[in-house]
Amino acid sequence: MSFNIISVIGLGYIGLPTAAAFASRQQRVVGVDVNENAVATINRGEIHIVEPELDCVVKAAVEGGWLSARTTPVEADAYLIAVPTPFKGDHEPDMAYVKAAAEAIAPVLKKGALVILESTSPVGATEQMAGWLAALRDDLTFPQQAGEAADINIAYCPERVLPGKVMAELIQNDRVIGGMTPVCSARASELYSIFLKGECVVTNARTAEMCKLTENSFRDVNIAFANELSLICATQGINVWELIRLANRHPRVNILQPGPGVGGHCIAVDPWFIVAQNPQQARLIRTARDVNDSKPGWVIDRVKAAVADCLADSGKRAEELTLACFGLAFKPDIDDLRESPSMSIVSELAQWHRGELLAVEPNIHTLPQKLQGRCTLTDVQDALSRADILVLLVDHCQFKAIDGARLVQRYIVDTRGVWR
Ligand SMILES: NC(=O)c1ccc[n+]([C@@H]2O[C@H](COP(=O)([O-])OP(=O)(O)OC[C@H]3O[C@@H](n4cnc5c(N)ncnc54)[C@H](O)[C@@H]3O)[C@@H](O)[C@H]2O)c1
Ligand SMILES: CC(=O)N[C@@H]1[C@@H](OP(=O)(O)OP(=O)(O)OC[C@H]2O[C@@H](n3ccc(=O)[nH]c3=O)[C@H](O)[C@@H]2O)O[C@H](CO)[C@@H](O)[C@@H]1O
Repeated sequence: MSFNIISVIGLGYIGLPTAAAFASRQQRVVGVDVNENAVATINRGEIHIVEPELDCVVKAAVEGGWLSARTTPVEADAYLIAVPTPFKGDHEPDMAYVKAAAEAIAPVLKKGALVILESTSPVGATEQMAGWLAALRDDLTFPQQAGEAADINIAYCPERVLPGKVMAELIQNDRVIGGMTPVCSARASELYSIFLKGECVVTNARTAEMCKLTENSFRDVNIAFANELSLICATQGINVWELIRLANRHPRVNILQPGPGVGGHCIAVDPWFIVAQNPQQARLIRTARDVNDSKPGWVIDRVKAAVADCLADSGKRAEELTLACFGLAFKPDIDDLRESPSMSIVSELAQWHRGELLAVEPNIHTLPQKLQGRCTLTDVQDALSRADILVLLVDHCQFKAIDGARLVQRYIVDTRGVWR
């Protein structure tokens, strides 16, 4: 049975590329988002986020009549929910957006529909979502009670695309399919095979939920190892990037890179979902979070030390020193500032520094509100010519391309090891 209408709920960094991928295969896609501005932008064939190649695919999909956006759900054959799942309070998963999305689609659910949760979620979330839907539609049967014969099929299918490479990875990555029943998995696999070149790997919903959290926790733990090495190396007077390069010559060693901390919507968040559900067992995962979360504070201390050195050498007053921070995004060559360690470092420096503070971020046009009036957004050349101290926070291509001659005899704090 084919899918006449596919509806994607939540048109952000995950939902919009997914909606566009289906639409590019001549599937009728109705995207739903509570953000009216996002809906209007998409309906003009434009995009409200930065992701390479997404703009052309969305433009073609909208102009071809395959993709449209709206603020309220419609009757569809398949729903994919890709709304935020942040944490709240003491790092507890916040499922309020998923609940709101489920409540929004419940009235328009029809017999035979497939509901897929794509949002990164704690173990048990899919069963919980099925419960929310069932509570609102007692005229339909759901997999929890009716098993294979349910009116509605439900699956958890996590997304694992890398921001910056979403359009390629969306198609090529293998996809974990966690149906609440084998029929649910088969139906979800059928849906993704519309655009997927990778394999659909079938499991149950709870394993699929844990699989997503495991992938990001694995990366977080490995980055924490690199970050811990950077602290040890600083104490021992060893260049950590050279050390890692050498150690990685071992055939079974592959250490990741230290940085100013771990940011983004995922790796700094998802491991907490495991910790919240398993506080006794998840000791290493929790420690990795603590190591990575403490790295911005360590970077700030390095900047303060560089300022002290510069003051002592130059004889200038603190008010006369200009500090330039290169990069606000959470990783290279994207515009996403969410959970960015660079943002928290620059915010704190803005409070502490008495002289001028410059921020260079080639991927944005205006400073986020939090920094407005507290620092000046400028370009690479201006920052290089005016700043006394250079702080490299993100390895954007523009920063890697800076002529080494312009960095000689400067006060530099390089958190990414690209100006060595
Ligand atoms: N961004 C990534 O790299 C990535 C990768 C894998 C998984 N994920 C997961 O995917 C999910 C979505 O992440 P994202 O980065 O796309 O978030 P996002 O914030 O970019 O997009 C979410 C969208 O959902 C909309 N929304 C919120 N509540 C809604 C509702 N009730 N109905 C309709 N729309 C609603 C928001 O307005 C927003 O446009 C999260 O669970 C995230 O952890 C993200
Ligand atoms: C397992 C995995 O790969 N998951 C990916 C991840 O995507 P991401 O974009 O969030 O991931 P990263 O690129 O790792 O960046 C995170 C932060 O870690 C810093 N970092 C990175 C490498 C390093 O060696 N040293 C560092 O310091 C970097 O600067 C940044 O702040 O989560 C998505 C959502 O779930 C997944 O879909 C996607 O597959």
